[in-house]
Amino acid sequence: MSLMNDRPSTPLLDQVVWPADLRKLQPDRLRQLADELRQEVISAVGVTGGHLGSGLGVVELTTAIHYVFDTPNDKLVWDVGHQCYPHKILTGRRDRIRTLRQGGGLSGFTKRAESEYDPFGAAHSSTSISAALGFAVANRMQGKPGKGIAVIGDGSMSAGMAYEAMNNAREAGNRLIVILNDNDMSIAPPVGGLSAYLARLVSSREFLGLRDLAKRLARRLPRPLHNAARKTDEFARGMAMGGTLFEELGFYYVGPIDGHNLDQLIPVLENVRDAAEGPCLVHVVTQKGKGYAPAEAAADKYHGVQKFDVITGAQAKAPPGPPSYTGVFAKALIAEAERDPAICAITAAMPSGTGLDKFGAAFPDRTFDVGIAEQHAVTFAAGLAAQGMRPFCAIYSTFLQRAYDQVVHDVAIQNLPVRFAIDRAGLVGADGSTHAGSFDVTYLASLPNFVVMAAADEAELVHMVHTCAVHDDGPIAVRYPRGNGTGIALPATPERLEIGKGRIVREGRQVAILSLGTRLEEALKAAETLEAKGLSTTVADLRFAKPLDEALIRRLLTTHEVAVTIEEGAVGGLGAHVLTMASDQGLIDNGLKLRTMRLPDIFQDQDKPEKQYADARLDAGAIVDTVLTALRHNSTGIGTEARA
Ligand SMILES: Cc1ncc(C[n+]2csc(CCOP(=O)(O)OP(=O)(O)O)c2C)c(N)n1
Ligand SMILES: CC(=O)[C@@H](O)[C@H](O)COP(=O)(O)O
Ligand SMILES: [Mg+2]
Repeated sequence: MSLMNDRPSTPLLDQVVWPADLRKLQPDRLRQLADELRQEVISAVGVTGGHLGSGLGVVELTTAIHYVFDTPNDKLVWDVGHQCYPHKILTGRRDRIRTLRQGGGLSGFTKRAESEYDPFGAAHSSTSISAALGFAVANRMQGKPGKGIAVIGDGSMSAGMAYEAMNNAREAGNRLIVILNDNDMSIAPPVGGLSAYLARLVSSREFLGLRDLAKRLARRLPRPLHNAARKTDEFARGMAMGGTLFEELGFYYVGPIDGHNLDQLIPVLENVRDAAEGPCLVHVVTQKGKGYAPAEAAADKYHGVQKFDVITGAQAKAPPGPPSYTGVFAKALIAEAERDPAICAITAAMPSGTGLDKFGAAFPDRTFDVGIAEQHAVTFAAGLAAQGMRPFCAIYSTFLQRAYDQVVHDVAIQNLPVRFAIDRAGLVGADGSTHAGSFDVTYLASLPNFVVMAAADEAELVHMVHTCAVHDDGPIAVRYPRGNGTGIALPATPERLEIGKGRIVREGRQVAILSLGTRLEEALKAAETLEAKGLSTTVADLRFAKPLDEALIRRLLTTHEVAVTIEEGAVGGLGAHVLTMASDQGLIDNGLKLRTMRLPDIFQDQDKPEKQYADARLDAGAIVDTVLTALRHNSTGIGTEARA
């Protein structure tokens, strides 16, 4: 079978478009089908890049679920959804699987709009049990058959929302089935007490004989499950410990069982499906990256990969370029921590993504990976700050959304000096709308006491990390984008920026572009074009979305004919604050042409950043158009519009 990135030959998989086709197969054919499915996933992701390790780990589980349950009537909800590629191939989307994460192609996560087999969208973790519970209870209330099935990983079980849902699960009785996919991995190795508990469940003290096990089961599980017990050796292993935590929450705990062994998965899932009582939690043990040697051998199990050669596993390398913003942040924070023992750092299960893996290597005792628990991360940081530490909470813009009340209630109202390092701010490309960092300026700059900065380039980021480090007067945030910097030289010595002060990068007279963050590069390109059209253009890097540099903004708005704000953020950010200030101070009473440029009020699909920027109309061309349109705009006032 050729694997050179073309479609491998898959005689059985070719017969399966939908789960109904799968269910026509004899059980003893499922092994071959799973093997072919795994090869198809490897082949497809070799072409598209994306999330590989987690999908490889659930090939058998996906096959078994669609074989046993009546999907789409039984609602299957994948947690995070990054492991959904095998699921998409088995649910009518194999023909498009090589369009994954590309504009107009398949989403890299589950998506309601894409298929009835995706009853619930995902991408942010730990939502699946709540959603599956919703489906289950709705079916019960409507007298309909149909289960809610949540497949949630061990990493995703570290978020509080999973326990909120399990606490409520009795509502659904036997209509709710939770499948815990335990591969002993998050993106990094999992952390915390839960991970230790699951490890104990899996590596039980002694291997009970099935006979003893069967007796134990008789006391614990609904009748139909007894048969499964006799069929699966792995039951014995788990029952030695019992899933006490889950049982105390009202679940029938079943497992742990081998999540790659279809001969065990099928009977257990059939019995759980037919159990008279519930809810049930089935604990399956899998291997992230299973069945692909380069993934199995990798420390991250090929969690997220670029396109790769499926024969060697070698990933496509981006051409060498400037350092990433993440790397510059980590290096700058290490320098701050060398100067100040109060500096510490917190990540919510994203050490490599935030660069805190590097910080942790330098300062292991001052680095905290709290698991997928952003709400806890923020309030933990607030506690650290209240007791005199200088915590940096490094959380992607999109994931910080999950901790908004903690930001308001525990940090802003108490005016605690938590530093927020907001990575992936702005558009992120292929992860699409669920991961775009569109809203952090909108949701932070509206909070009293907050200082909100945006780095225009990596040199500015170094200054802003230092400014955060030494700022003890309350909460402060610096946002910066995914990807590489501009290549500008990094400062040998970081400067402490004056809070609320922007800077003029280019002096002109007629047009003023007020830029926030990395759109500065496009603003300067636009200024060149405008200058060539005879329009003298000023470019300011405001640096702060809060507090605004009111003196600078007032000077620009009262001395230029057209002013344009630009930011890589949603409505309600910098532009809104400048408009509010201008309105409050009567700066728009005298015919000033003031326009704001921001992300469009839509959720953008997966795509490449450059296309997303063009679609968002946030590039130099769009700035020029906005200025010229404003200048052409008839300034005779409302009466004209009325007569037009
Ligand atoms: C709220 C939230 N925080 C962080 C992430 C980033 N993230 C994506 S997958 C993942 C690890 C998930 O681990 P697990 O649930 O065990 O799934 P596995 O990858 O092991 O299959 C993380 C931290 C996320 N998707 N959502
Ligand atoms: C599935 C998930 O949420 C993460 O894997 C995310 O895709 C990482 O994003 P970056 O690739 O920007 O680190
Ligand atoms: Mg896991």
